[in-house]
Amino acid sequence: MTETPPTLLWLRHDLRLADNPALHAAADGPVLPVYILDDAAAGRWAPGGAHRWWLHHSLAALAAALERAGAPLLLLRGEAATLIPRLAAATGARTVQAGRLYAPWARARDEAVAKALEAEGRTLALHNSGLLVEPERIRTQQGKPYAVYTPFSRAVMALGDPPPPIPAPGRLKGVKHPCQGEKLAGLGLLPRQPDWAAAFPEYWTPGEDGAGARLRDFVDGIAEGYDRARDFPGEDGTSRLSPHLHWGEISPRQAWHAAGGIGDTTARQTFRKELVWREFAHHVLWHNPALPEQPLRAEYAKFPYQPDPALLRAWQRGQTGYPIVDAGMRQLWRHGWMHNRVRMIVGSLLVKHLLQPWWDGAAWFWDTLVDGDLANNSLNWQWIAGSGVDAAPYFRIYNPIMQGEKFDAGGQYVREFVPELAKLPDRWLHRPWEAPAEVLRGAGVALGRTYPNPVVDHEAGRARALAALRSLKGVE
Ligand SMILES: Cc1cc2nc3c(=O)[nH]c(=O)nc-3n(C[C@H](O)[C@H](O)[C@H](O)COP(=O)(O)OP(=O)(O)OC[C@H]3O[C@@H](n4cnc5c(N)ncnc54)[C@H](O)[C@@H]3O)c2cc1C
Repeated sequence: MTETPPTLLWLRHDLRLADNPALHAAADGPVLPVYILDDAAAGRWAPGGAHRWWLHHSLAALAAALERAGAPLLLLRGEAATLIPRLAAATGARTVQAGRLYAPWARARDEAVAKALEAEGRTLALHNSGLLVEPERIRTQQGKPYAVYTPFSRAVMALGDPPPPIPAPGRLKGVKHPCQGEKLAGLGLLPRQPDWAAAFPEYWTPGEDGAGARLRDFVDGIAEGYDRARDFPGEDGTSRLSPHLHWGEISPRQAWHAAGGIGDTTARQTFRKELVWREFAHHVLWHNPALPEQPLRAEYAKFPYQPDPALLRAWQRGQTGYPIVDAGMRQLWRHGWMHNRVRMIVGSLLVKHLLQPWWDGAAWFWDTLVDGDLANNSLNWQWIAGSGVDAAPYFRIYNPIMQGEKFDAGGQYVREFVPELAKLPDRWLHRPWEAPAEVLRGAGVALGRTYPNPVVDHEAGRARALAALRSLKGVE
């Protein structure tokens, strides 16, 4: 330990040691790493329940890694806009190093922190630790932000490989903490009664090591055939890196470069393009801070949604009577995650067949996803609702029966998450209400009792959604 003033390393969504430019900038002298749980600044975008479970375990892993490296983590709770300048004053730190954040509330907070530090002759130094390309760096030929994914993606790809990841620093010079921090358990991030996250550890290993292991598994095996397999929710066909990327336990640069080891070139390219969707979401959020709250296409502000708490609850609980939808919603509850294809199907059913506002779906995802991410969640919900930039046209309405039959033809996914239908033959699995009575009886299914009838008839729901669209003037 040393008496020289340290650099503060304010960790936020970069909970890792490798390829962490803020840590790299802080590591050549004494360093004080700090994490602050600041729910007040985040307001309604404070981490949701599943998110908090992840954060608890990620902080535990980070604290252990920093301890081993020689610079123990200080955990605090409260308003960072006050605590960071206070901590800088208490330690004499001239500089606070941190990774950039893109959510509007975090931008406002960083501006306030920078101002307070500057008033004392100190500096907040922000680094790109979470994106391949910073949102201001690429523009259309007209000098505008991109609003369409394909040209954005082309522009990102044209930049070539991002810089190679920076290795984790060796031994760090830690300092004595100037105040007593919180104990991790004292932050109260874990669910208590009931412990709905009990099964999460079977599926997830939060932290930098867990992220690295998952990336290796993906690159060495799962990625082969990713281009095809990523559409089938019953297969382990995607990287499942989303929560690791969200908390910055791994950087997109690391994922990008590791993808160079994927032998199947189509798979490699497709995976990188998915990483670019994440970039696009952050680009759009940065240039449209209202993305989480307001339709980007103004004409959708008057969309005649029909909020109905009973319908919303049936959807949340996986009781809509559409097996692929119910499987997805139950996977979300059990794993804190849902397959991308199914996210699109459940989102479409909610917003179109059920005419429920997209922001109610986004709020439920926010609370239940371990990867809940303001940019990705908001962009994708607005994409489904037809109200975002480069969105799916509203009139393209997913048929939940055909989607199930196409992407879960063998029924593995539905049988895993909707066990009450497990004995139904494939032919009826995605349309149990059409099954003959003796087939239902043989499979132990009593519709309306062991499994619900559809909350809305597909054709009727579709027609109602299209009528709602027609009622909007100026929307094609
Ligand atoms: C309604 C809806 C809500 C969503 N909410 C979120 C969210 O809150 N957080 C989140 O990370 N993703 C969200 N997504 C995007 C996508 O479903 C997840 O990123 C993906 O399922 C994560 O699984 P994976 O890591 O195995 O993905 P992979 O297929 O392995 O993709 C690799 C990475 O690319 C990024 N990515 C892939 N698809 C998308 C996409 N459509 N948009 C943005 N980034 C993408 C993710 O970071 C992902 O980890 C949402 C999609 C929909 C349709």
